[in-house]
Amino acid sequence: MKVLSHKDSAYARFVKKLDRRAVPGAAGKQVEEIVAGIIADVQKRGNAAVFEYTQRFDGLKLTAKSMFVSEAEIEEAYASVDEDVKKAVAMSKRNIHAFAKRSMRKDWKAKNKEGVEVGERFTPYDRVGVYVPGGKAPLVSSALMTAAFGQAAGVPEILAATPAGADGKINPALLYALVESGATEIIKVGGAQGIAAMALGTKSVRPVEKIFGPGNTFVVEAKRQLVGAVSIDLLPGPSEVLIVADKSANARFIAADMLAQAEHAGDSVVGFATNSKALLTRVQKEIEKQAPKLSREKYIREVLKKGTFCLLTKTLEEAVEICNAFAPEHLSLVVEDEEKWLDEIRTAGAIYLGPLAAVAVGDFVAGPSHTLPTGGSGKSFSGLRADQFQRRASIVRMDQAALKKSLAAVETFARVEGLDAHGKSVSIRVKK
Ligand SMILES: NC(=O)c1ccc[n+]([C@@H]2O[C@H](COP(=O)([O-])OP(=O)(O)OC[C@H]3O[C@@H](n4cnc5c(N)ncnc54)[C@H](O)[C@@H]3O)[C@@H](O)[C@H]2O)c1
Ligand SMILES: [Zn+2]
Repeated sequence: MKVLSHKDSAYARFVKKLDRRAVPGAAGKQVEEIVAGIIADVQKRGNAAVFEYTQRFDGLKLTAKSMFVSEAEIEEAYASVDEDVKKAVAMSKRNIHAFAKRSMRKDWKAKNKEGVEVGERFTPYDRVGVYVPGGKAPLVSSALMTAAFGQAAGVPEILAATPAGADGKINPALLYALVESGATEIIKVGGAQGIAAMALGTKSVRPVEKIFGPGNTFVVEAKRQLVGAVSIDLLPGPSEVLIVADKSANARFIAADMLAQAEHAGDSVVGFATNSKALLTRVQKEIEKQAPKLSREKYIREVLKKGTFCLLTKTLEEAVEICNAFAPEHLSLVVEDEEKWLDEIRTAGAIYLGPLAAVAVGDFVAGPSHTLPTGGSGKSFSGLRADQFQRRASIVRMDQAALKKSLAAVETFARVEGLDAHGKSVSIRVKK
C-alpha cells in the first residue's frame, strides 16, 4: 500500500501521474494485435473461428446448436435457484427499472423562431448484445446492470454472451438473472470472439446493433475495434474506487469499502485521499484488522500491494482536485459539507455521498448501473444507462409561413456553399 504525505518528496510526482487518460492501445500492442486477429478470423470463418477460440481459451467444444443456452437449461436454472436469490434479483430489477424510467429520453417537439416544427423521437434499438464476464466470479449482478436497462427501454431482442466453463455450464443464478433481465438468446462464447460474433454475426448468430457491458482487456479492446460495425456503451475496465474524506469520516467504514473494492480482482484500484492525518492512520490500522477475516484475502493482498494508494493532502480542495484529475469509477465522498464539495466534483462515474452510502449497495441493488467508466475514461464517458438503448431521430415539419420565413437564409447558405439546387428546392415550394 502506497502511503504518501504532501510533505514527502515523491508526492508531487505521484499525484501528477494520477491525472490519467485512457488512451487506445493502452492494453498494449500485443493485446491489440491478438484481438485484431480474432476479429478478422471471425469475420472470415464465422462459427468455425468462434468454436476454435472457445476451445482454445475456455476448453469448451461447441456446435452451432450447443453454443446457445437451451430451454431445458433455463428451466433447470429456474428450478435450482433458491428463493433468496430470486428475491434479490427482483429487488435489483425493480430499482433498475425505476431508475431507467427517469433517465430515459422522451419525445418532444417545439417551434423554432420561423415557425418550423422541430423535435426528437426516441425508439428502442431492435437488437442489442450484452457481454457478461465469466471467469473469476459469476457476475449475477452484471447481468442486471446491463440487460435490465435494455429491457426497461423496451429492446425486444437482447443477445447475451458469456463464457461457460470447460463443462459448458453457466452458473444457474447468472442464467436466471439474464432471463429475468430480458435476455432473449444466450451464447456460451466469451472474449473477443464473443464480441466479434455479436457485432459481425455468423451463420448461427444474427448480428446486433449495439454492444454493452464490461469484460477483461480482450473484451474491451474488441469492443473498441468494432466501433463502426456497432456502437457501444463505453469501455469499462478493471474496477476502482477513490475515497475522499475529512476528519468527520468513520475509519472502519472507509477500510471496509477499500477492502470490498480490492476483492473484485487482482487488477482493482483503490485510492484514499484525506486532509486528516489521524483518519489516515486509523484507516491503515483498520485495514490490517479487517483484511485477515475475508475469504478473498489473496486478491485483497495483491491489490493492497500494487493497486492501492493513500494520500495525505494539504487541504480538502487538493483531494478534490486529485479526484477530478483521476476521474474515478466510484467516488465515495465523506465530508462535513457534502453539498459544497459535491458541486466541485466533475469527472467521477458514480458519486456515493456520506458515511452510510456503501458502494456495495450500488454494485448490486440501488438502481444506477454499476457498469461505469474506469481508467480515467470518466473524463469522456459516462456510465451505462437506459437512454443508450434508445435510438434518436430528429423531426422537422413546416407550413407555408415557416417555409417563407426560412427562404432568405437558405438561399444565402445555398449561394455561399455553391449548392443552387438546395436553394431551388425551397423557393419552388414558396407560394408567391
Ligand atoms: N467495470 C465494471 O463494471 C466491471 C464489472 C464486472 C467485471 N469487470 C471486469 O471484467 C473483467 C472480467 O474478466 P474475466 O477474465 O474474469 O472474464 P471475461 O469474460 O471478461 O474474459 C474471459 C475471456 O477472455 C478471453 N481470453 C482469456 N485469455 C485470453 C488470451 N490469452 N487471449 C485471448 N483471449 C483470452 C477468453 O475468450 C475468455 O472467454 C475483470 O477485469 C473485471 O474487473 C468490470
Ligand atoms: Zn464493488
